[in-house]
Amino acid sequence: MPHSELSSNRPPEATMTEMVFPDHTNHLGTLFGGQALAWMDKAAFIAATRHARRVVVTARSDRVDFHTAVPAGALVRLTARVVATGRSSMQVDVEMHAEDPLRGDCTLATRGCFTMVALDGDGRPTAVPPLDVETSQEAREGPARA
Ligand SMILES: CCCCCCCCCCCCCCCC(=O)SCCNC(=O)CCNC(=O)[C@H](O)C(C)(C)COP(=O)(O)OP(=O)(O)OC[C@H]1O[C@@H](n2cnc3c(N)ncnc32)[C@H](O)[C@@H]1OP(=O)(O)O
Repeated sequence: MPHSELSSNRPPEATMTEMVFPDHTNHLGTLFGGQALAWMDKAAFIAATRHARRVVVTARSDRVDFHTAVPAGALVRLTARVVATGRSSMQVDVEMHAEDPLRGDCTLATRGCFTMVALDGDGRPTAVPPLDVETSQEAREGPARA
């Protein structure tokens, strides 16, 4: 059987690492919030696409908390997980951790929830596979530790 995230029964997830360059920063020299949102949206898009295996769009971004400022030169690690599904919609939790590349310190910088909707070939919302309760619980609690 070919490998598939769906067949493994693990919460659909996406992880990405980015580096904060000066052109990603604001007037304070820290990561511009709009850039953080763009990376978070991209991570949510990948996780939702892996779950639905459909074209997906962002319908909503909810309660994005910016906990700590991220300086230029930091690495950011984004983790997105599908935590719930409706008929055509998926709730995706996204966390962005900032890492000091020299010291290795890692802190939660930003967290948010995105609603992604799967579309059919005509651009209309279409059903997505349900996320079972156990998988949903695991997704909300965090990634499975090997
Ligand atoms: C595979 C190809 C690879 C290509 C490789 C390219 C890579 C590229 C990189 C991409 C990087 C990142 C990409 C990010 C993704 C964008 O950037 S997408 C762009 C921004 N988003 C948009 O333009 C979406 C605009 N909105 C819409 O098209 C429509 O409002 C929607 C979202 C499709 C909903 O349509 P609708 O007719 O209102 O549908 P309706 O039947 O009422 O609702 C459908 C579902 O949506 C939910 N919903 C609708 N509106 C909302 C809302 N505001 N809030 C919450 N839920 C809502 C409903 O509750 C319902 O849920 P279910 O009960 O079915 O679970």
